Amino acid sequence: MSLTLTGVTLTYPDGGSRLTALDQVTLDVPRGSLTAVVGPSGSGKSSLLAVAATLVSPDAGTVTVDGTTTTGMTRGELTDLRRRKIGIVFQHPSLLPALSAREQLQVMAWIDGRSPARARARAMELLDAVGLAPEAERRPHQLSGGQRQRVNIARALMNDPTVLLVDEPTSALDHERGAAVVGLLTRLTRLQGTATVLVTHDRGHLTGADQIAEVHDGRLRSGTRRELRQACT
Ligand SMILES: Nc1ncnc2c1ncn2[C@@H]1O[C@H](COP(=O)(O)OP(=O)(O)OP(=O)(O)O)[C@@H](O)[C@H]1O
Repeated sequence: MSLTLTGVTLTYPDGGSRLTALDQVTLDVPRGSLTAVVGPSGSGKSSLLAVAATLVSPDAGTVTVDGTTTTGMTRGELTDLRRRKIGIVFQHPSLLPALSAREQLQVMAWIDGRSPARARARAMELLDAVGLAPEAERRPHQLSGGQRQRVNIARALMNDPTVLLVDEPTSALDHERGAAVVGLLTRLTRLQGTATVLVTHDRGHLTGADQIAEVHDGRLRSGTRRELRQACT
């Protein structure tokens, strides 16, 4: 297993009491597989992603990333773990306007202290993997919304993460472009061997998922598509 949440409970302050956003959530995401997280607005999907990303510490339960349990780690250790092991794709691509697609990726390696030549080669390899090699020298305003999201995904893979966390990558795209981005994520998951978690509102995007996790009021029900269909009938 590459990403494991065990009995994770997360609460937020809510007036004088606490609101339970995640309630005893247990989830295993093996490498090379994609888990889609679905559920109504406010059910806890973003909270689940934030805990998996080690950006928020749970009140109870454990998060294990590539064999390392994060409980008790200092902020510095968590930052280091995130840099080495976790790729995060946010809903809206936050690309730097002045940089080309290639440079957006290389910045990640520069932060990590990698050699410029290796970083450039890896950036081109990933842009090729997301079908954007011909657009490598274009800046964000010269790319379509779907292309920008693909740069965003390629950038998250620059540090060869074992865990890839993706939050609603298709919300700004029409169904067809959204489906293309999800198809790409599925392929990259297999190719790069990442343990991928994809939060999505669009149930039409679930076809490539190995596992579907349904969140309702902070509780999780997970299974394969067939298991969930049977449980719902
Ligand atoms: N920082 C916070 N402080 C207090 N309550 C919060 C905070 N973040 C989220 N919540 C609450 O926790 C619950 C789960 O929120 P979360 O954002 O995880 O849901 P979601 O499924 O991602 O929703 P959406 O699909 O609308 O993005 C909601 O009731 C929300 O109001």
